Amino acid sequence: CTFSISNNYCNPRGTWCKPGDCVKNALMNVGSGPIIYQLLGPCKIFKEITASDYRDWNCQELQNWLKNELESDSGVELENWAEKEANLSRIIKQVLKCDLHKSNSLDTVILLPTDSLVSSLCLEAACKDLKRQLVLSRALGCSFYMIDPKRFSSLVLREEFLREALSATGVNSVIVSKSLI
Ligand SMILES: C[S@@+](CC[C@H](N)C(=O)[O-])C[C@H]1O[C@@H](n2cnc3c(N)ncnc32)[C@H](O)[C@@H]1O
Repeated sequence: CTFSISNNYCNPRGTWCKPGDCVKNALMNVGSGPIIYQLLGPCKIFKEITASDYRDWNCQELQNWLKNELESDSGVELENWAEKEANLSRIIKQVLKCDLHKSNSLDTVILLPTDSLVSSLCLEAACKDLKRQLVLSRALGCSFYMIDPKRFSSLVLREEFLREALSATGVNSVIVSKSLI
């Protein structure tokens, strides 16, 4: 998710940027789905998060959640979980349509490069083969996942492949947990 910047341009927040600029303390989440659990941890660290997904419905669900969350943030004392949600909703700056199969995944939207990218169960859902991938995954060995009652395919990934692919691209750390399936 890096975007080449050849000219000065105005980013979605309306500020002018130039080649080489980078958003500090920012995180891009690809394939967010209609859910937020994968962002509850990062929101303690990052100042802004961009969520994105291929499906319009998922983007809309996140937009709806953001809207409700912001409206309900009225200063009333919140339970711990609700506080986390409210905090996250302030840090998610935008929800964008994203198709990782496209060379410019965000279509006409141009984003500055961010510090971090999170793919939680997304790349293996989007890809049908191992060509041209940088994979960050926690679904080792999974060939499918279930959203009751429907079954979706998942590309089978092995730890050795992941380590080689990441080291070849210069990534020096990765957290891998074994699949429970
Ligand atoms: C298994 S869900 C993971 C959702 C969430 N990130 C999580 O950790 O539970 C896979 C997500 O990837 C998205 N996705 C599939 N193909 C995609 C593509 N080509 N570009 C972007 N997102 C895609 C799906 O719409 C779905 O929301």
